[in-house]
Amino acid sequence: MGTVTHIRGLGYLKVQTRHIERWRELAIDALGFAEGSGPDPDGLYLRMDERRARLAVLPGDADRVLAVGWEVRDQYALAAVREAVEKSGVRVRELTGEDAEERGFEAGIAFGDPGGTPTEVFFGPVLDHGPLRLGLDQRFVTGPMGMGHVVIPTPRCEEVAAWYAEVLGFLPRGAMKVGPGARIRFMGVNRRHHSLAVCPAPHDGDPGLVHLMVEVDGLDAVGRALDNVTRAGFSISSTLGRHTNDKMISFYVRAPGGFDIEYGCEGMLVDERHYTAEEITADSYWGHDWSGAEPLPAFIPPKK
Ligand SMILES: Cc1ccc(O)c(O)c1CC[C@@H]1C(=O)CC[C@]2(C)C(=O)CC[C@@H]12
Ligand SMILES: [Fe+2]
Repeated sequence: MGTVTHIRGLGYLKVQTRHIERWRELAIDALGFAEGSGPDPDGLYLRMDERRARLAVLPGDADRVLAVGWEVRDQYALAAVREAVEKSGVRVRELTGEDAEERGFEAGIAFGDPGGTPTEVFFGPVLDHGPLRLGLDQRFVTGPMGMGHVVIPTPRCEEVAAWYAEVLGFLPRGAMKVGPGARIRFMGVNRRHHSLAVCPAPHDGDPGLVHLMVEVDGLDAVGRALDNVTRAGFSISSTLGRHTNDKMISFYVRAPGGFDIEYGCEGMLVDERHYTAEEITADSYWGHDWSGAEPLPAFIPPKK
């Protein structure tokens, strides 16, 4: 059992889409991501910080997650993670030098988590020291907090969450009941309250994601982003609100392909010396009205 957390944070997210131009309008024009660089000339590579690309959006014939990239400290941590994952019975593929070059890191591994989410673990990200031209006069909160958080849907929530804790060493950071005996489980690896949440869902399959959260350094950027997405005709899944667990003020906007981007600020900093995992009974202190949301494909029951 992995009692040591080797994972340092969410490193990157790679998705595929049929609507890359609309993605560009959302990420660059409205949310203030900077254009990054990467191997596919038709790909949209998005910078948040000194990394070459935190979010990679590649053109394809379906909308789905291609990889959730978790970062470890170094080659020794990567070897330890690999051993733990293999011992858990999950088959691991070592990424080639070419794979690593394309992804912008020194080395990594790939595997499917027990819920089927395509997962990569890597170390040694390649930096881009060129000027970072973000669009909203904001900074993204990354560094030791990682890129943000992802929420993954699965019909086997308890099993998958236990696997992340026991094999990858994620720390339980509380839960919320979402049905009889069903809980969203929040999990962290650094001072960000959660880098991962595992959410009960009626089926696997596309797009394989509920949302990606990115955090900025102030409410003004969140407000400007909300103005921009509204003006550009994107669907607001949830209005502005403040969450009860990580204290973040955020809104949710539907990205092309059927998952949301949560855009927030003021996330709390966890102090592990004192933290205990609590159960919240409301998602928010105020706001976060989901009544206008288009249904999330992850939660639409499968057709019989
Ligand atoms: C409850 C909560 C606290 C902090 C977060 O960063 C966070 O994303 C959430 C969960 C939001 C969650 C969701 O993403 C999908 C739709 C959900 C399940 C709801 O319908 C209410 C809570 C929503
Ligand atoms: Fe979230």
